[in-house]
Amino acid sequence: MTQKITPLIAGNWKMNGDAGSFLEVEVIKDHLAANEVNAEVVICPPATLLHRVSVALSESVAKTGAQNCHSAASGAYTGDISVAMVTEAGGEFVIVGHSERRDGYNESNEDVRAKAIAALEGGVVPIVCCGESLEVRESGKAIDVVVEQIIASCPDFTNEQELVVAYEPIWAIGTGKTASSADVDEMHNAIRAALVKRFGEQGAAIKILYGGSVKPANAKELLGVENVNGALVGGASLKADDFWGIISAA
Ligand SMILES: O=C(CO)COP(=O)(O)O
Repeated sequence: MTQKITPLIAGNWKMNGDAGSFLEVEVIKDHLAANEVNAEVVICPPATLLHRVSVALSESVAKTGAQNCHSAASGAYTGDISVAMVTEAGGEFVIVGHSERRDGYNESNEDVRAKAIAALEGGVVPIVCCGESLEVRESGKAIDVVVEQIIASCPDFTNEQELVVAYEPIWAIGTGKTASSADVDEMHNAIRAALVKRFGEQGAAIKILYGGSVKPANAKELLGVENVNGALVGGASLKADDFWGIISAA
């Protein structure tokens, strides 16, 4: 069932970053130019910086993405951005269904699925996020809840399209706590099995990223777990040296 998948290391800057962040982007770009890496690299800055970061990385193997999009093509959606706007700004990926949006903006699995469909139709790779709260983890239902969430949030896609999944236990985000390798192994295997059941061969090739306090110090161990095909990195993606430490652990 397992096949060789090039890992994806994606940085989610969240609501962080300013003009000074370009120095960090330049450092990553230099590292990528000078070294061979065994990973696809994506930076997801805030929407206001997406175009500038895309331009800064235009000569680099690193790609960019947005942190969210609307499911509609255009219209009266104050404050939102469409997939076409992401593309125009140079973005090739979009994070959808991050727990900070599910919790903070009441985004449902249906909302996330609609955004992922819009992304796929617009030629952008959706990174569909899932993850359980501490309460759910302690209740022993984490696997059931996450599998249900991811299957309900992922739309069908063609062989020409790509869809990425990210498992981010909410209690590990920004807390310095990471799931144990055994828990990550169990969860990623369950997600893989569910994706294969739902999508067949396509499901075996979907990248499943782990996110939640990934740092240079724990990256090698986490990325070495079966069915962990990369990382979705928050805080550590803001500092080039830390982000590079994770990229080079892949
Ligand atoms: O939410 C995350 C990435 O999307 C993880 O954030 P941290 O790496 O800061 O825990």
